[in-house]
Amino acid sequence: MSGVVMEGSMSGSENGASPKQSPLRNPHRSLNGLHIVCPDGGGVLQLEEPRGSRSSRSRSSRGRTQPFFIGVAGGTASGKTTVCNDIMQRLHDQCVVMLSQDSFYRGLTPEELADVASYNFDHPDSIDNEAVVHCLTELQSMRSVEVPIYDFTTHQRSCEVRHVEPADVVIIEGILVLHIESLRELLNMKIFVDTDDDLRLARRIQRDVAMRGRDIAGVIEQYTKFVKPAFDTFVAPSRKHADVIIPWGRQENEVAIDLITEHIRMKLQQPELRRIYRNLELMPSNFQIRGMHTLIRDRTTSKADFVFYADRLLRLVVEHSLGHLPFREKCVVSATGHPYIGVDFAKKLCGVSIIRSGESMENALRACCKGIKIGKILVHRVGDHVMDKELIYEKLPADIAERHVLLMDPILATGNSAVRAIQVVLSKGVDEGKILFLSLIAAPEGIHVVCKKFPRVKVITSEIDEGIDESTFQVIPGIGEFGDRYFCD
Ligand SMILES: Nc1nc2c(ncn2[C@@H]2O[C@H](COP(=O)(O)OP(=O)(O)OP(=O)(O)O)[C@@H](O)[C@H]2O)c(=O)[nH]1
Ligand SMILES: O=P(O)(O)OC[C@H]1O[C@H](OP(=O)(O)OP(=O)(O)O)[C@H](O)[C@@H]1O
Ligand SMILES: O=c1cc[nH]c(=O)[nH]1
Repeated sequence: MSGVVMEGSMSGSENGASPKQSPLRNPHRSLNGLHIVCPDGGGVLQLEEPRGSRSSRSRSSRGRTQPFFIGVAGGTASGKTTVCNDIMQRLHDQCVVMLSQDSFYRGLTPEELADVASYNFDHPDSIDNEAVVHCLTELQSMRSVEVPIYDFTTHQRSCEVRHVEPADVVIIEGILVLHIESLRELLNMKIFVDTDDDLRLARRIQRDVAMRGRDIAGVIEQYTKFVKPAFDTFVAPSRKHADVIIPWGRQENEVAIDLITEHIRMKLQQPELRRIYRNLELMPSNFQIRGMHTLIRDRTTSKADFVFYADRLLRLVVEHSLGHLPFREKCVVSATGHPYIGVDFAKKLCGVSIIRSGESMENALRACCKGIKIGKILVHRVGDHVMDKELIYEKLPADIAERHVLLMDPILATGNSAVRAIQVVLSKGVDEGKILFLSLIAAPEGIHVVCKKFPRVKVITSEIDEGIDESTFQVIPGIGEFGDRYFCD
C-alpha cells in the first residue's frame, strides 16, 4: 500500500489581489529584456492600462471558473524551479501549488535499469503524459490529486505519493511542459526560461554530482548523448508556444517575475465570486454587450436610448437564463426529409417580476416564451434599516410549485429585495433548485447574500459591479435608480 505525504498549499485569501506597485503601472519603464509575445494574437500582459483604473476594476469582475494554470519550461538547469519559487513567494497571500513534470517520469523496467546509461530521460516518451494531464484536469475541476514521487537515484517512483489540494494557481514546471500539446492546452500562461547553454551545463554538472549521485564524466556523457539533442529537438522549439520568454542568467530577472505575478493577480481578481459560488452565473461578455452597458450607464443617455439598450440587454439576460433550464432530446424531420436531432424546451415555467423595475423584463420574457405566465411580487423597505423588507403584494400562478421560476429584477444591490422575494416563492412550495434569479447588474454584496443563503438558486447576471455606496445603497458605478430611468420621463 502506498503512503501519502500531505503537502499543504500556501495560505489563501478570499479577496484576491493586493494593490502592490509594479512596473505594469508605468508602461514606459524598462522591461529588463523580458519578451512578451502574442502567438495567437491574444495579448497576455496588457501594459497600456493602469491597473487601478475604474474600467479595469469593473472588468475585473468577469468570471473564472477554475484555477489559473501556469506552465514553466526551459532547458535542463535553466532555473525553472527558481522562477516558480519566486512566483510562489510573491503570491504568498494566494493559494498556490507547484508541480514538477519530473514527478511523472515513468519508473524504469528491470531491463531498462540494467542498461540505465542508454536510457533517454530527455525524450518525451520518458514521461507519463497522460498522468500529468489527468492530474491537471482533476485540479481544474477543483479535486485533490495524488502526485507520484520520483527518485532520481533509483530511477523509480516511490511507494509514497504527494497529496495536493486544489488551488487558485497551479504552476507546473518541466523541460517538456510546452512541448506536449495536451498539456499546453490546459495552460493559461506559458513561460519559457531562457538561459545560456554553457551556464546550464555548468549548473547541471554541479547539481547532478551534489544531489543526484552522479560523477562528472557520467553527467557530461549523458548531456552530450541525450540532454543536448533532446533540447535541440523538443525543448528549444517549444519556445514558440510561450507567452513570455524570460532571459535568465546569473542574476534573477525581477522585473519579469513582477510582471508575471502582477498579471496573475489581475486574473485572480476576476473570478473570486464565481469561484466561491457555483450558483453564480456571469454571462459571457463581448464588445457589443459592453457597448450597450456603456450606453445605459452613461448619465447623459436619453430616456428613449436607455430603454432601447436596456431592453436589448434584458433580452440577452432572459435568453441566456433560459439556457439554464433542463431540456430533453427531441428528433424532428426537417423540410428536406432528413432527421434533425435537437432538444425540446423545458415545460412548466413561469416568470415573477419584482415590482417595479423587474417589470421591465416581462416583455423580454414574453418575447422568448409565448404565453408564459408571469406573477408579481412587491417588497418594500420599512423602518430605517436597509435590511427591513416587507412583502406588500404578491400575485403568483396558483400552480407555481410545479414550475421553474424565473425571478426578475434588473438590479441586485444589497440583495435584500431578492432574499425577500425568494422567500415568498419558496413559501409557495417551489423547490429552491427550480428558481433562477435574473439580473442585469449585480453588486458583490448582493451576490454574497443571495448565493450564500440560497445555494441552489441560480443567480444570473450580465455584469458584476464594484460594490455599493454605503450611504445611498446604490450600486457603484451602477446605473442610478433603474426604475426612474426606465419608467419616468
Ligand atoms: N540520470 C538520470 N537523469 C534523469 C532521471 N530522471 C530525469 N533525469 C534528468 O532530469 C532532467 C530534468 O530535470 P531538470 O529540468 O534539469 O530539473 P529542474 O530542477 O527542474 O531544472 P531547473 O529548475 O530548471 O534548474 C532531464 O534532463 C533528465 O535528463 C533519471 O532517473 N536518471
Ligand atoms: O438589492 P437591494 O438593495 O434590495 O436593491 C435592489 C432593489 O432596488 C431596486 O428597486 P427599488 O427599491 O429602487 O424600487 P423600484 O424597482 O420601484 O425602482 C431594484 O429594482 C431592486 O428591487
Ligand atoms: O443602484 C441601485 C440600487 C438599487 N436599485 C436601483 O435601481 N439602483
